[in-house]
Amino acid sequence: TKTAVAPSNLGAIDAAHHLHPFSDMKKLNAEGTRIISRADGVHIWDSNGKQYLDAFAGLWCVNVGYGRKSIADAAYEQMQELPYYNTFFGTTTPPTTLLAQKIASHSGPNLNHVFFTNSGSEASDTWFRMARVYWKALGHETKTMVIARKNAYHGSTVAGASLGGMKWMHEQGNLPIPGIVHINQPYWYVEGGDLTPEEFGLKVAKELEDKILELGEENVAAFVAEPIQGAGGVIVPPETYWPEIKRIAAKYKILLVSDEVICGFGRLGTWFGHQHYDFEPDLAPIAKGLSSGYLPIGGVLVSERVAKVMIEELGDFYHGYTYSGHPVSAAAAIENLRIIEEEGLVERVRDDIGPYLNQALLSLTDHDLVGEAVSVGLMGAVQIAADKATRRRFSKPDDVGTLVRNQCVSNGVILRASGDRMLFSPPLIISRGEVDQAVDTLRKGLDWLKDNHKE
Ligand SMILES: Cc1ncc(COP(=O)(O)O)c(CNc2cccc(C(=O)O)c2)c1O
Repeated sequence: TKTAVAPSNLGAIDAAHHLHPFSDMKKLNAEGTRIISRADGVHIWDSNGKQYLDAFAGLWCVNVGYGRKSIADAAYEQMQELPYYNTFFGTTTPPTTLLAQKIASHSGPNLNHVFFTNSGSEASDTWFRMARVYWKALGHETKTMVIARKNAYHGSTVAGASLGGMKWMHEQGNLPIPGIVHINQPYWYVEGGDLTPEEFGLKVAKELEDKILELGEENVAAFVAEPIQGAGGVIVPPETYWPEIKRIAAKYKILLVSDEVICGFGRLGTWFGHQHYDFEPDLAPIAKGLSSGYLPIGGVLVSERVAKVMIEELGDFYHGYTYSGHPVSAAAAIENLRIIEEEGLVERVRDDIGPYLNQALLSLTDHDLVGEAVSVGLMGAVQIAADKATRRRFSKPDDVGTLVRNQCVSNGVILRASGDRMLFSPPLIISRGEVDQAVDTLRKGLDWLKDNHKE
């Protein structure tokens, strides 16, 4: 394969012209940016030719792995045929409509309609407005408040960042916007205290009911949650959590929103994360694995309950994007989903490689610095502990996570650190041997931390 030739001074050019997301640019320009120039399967290569096992699938998204020529061909064919047309003013394009049908074949029969966006953040803003519009169309225009969770991540648009529960994001831009409140997250390891996980799961889920009663059911539009919080640290909820959320959501007239941007498209061993946790949402943002990151595309899955009102009662929904349902992105996404179907990747995650990752991560719990290891499907986390007996953390969680991540990267494995949790989210095609390589490399990183970081 052709290796894109990066000029030797690309780093300097990058420093001169490119502002990166979520980056301390002064630090980055001092350290220099790593130029990733090629990828295939589960591997990426930087411009120095160094190979990495990408155990994070880009940003949780390259579900089918890199180098899928059939996706490139599908995009190429479509781009030659029809490079762009919009879905406003009564038009659609074949790939857009056929993609909606293919998604619905896995998310239906309840989530049977799709509204397309370019990203997960735009999907957050889309369902946020849909929820309010839905209740107003039914005559409940005071139902505008949305309940979300601390340490959740729902994107970087104004509503997305406000729905997210990361206070350091809120401080940039005077967020959250009014109308959004946050309840606690089901992070037993750090916030569970002396409760068992089961007791804690019930307690923290019940906060939803308390919050609805505090705000007044007549004022609440929706509750949003990721089946498993991703960027927040792969916070796998206790078994008791989702059944209790499901009970509360059924008891009160609020919309239940499942953020499937990470948990969708096979990540948990089901097509969507809500299917793993056996609940039916009214709205569900999607992105990432929809196209495996080959082209930007996102959307919102809309339940019959909401779609019926939007179709029968609403009239115009004054919302949408120039590229909503972009035909080339849609064509790539169709081929991506076909690969997932044809290769049985969802079932592979559920029955083979997901359980394999789980036992591999659990084998780390014998390490002095590992407080817990959790995973569902191919979404996992290893919690670093300063003292595992008391669950005491190192004083600077972000620093230890970064130190261990840097060790892993220099040993050829890309992992994500979220605070002091080391996160796995590899392509769904990763082999058992590659899982072993990633876990062994993490173990080496933890050994290094033990020898070099005393507290
Ligand atoms: C649950 C969830 N919802 C919405 C978004 C926003 O999607 P877009 O980025 O396409 O607008 C996300 C995105 N998640 C995301 C994006 C970038 C980096 C990281 C990280 O964990 O470092 C995570 C996400 O994880």
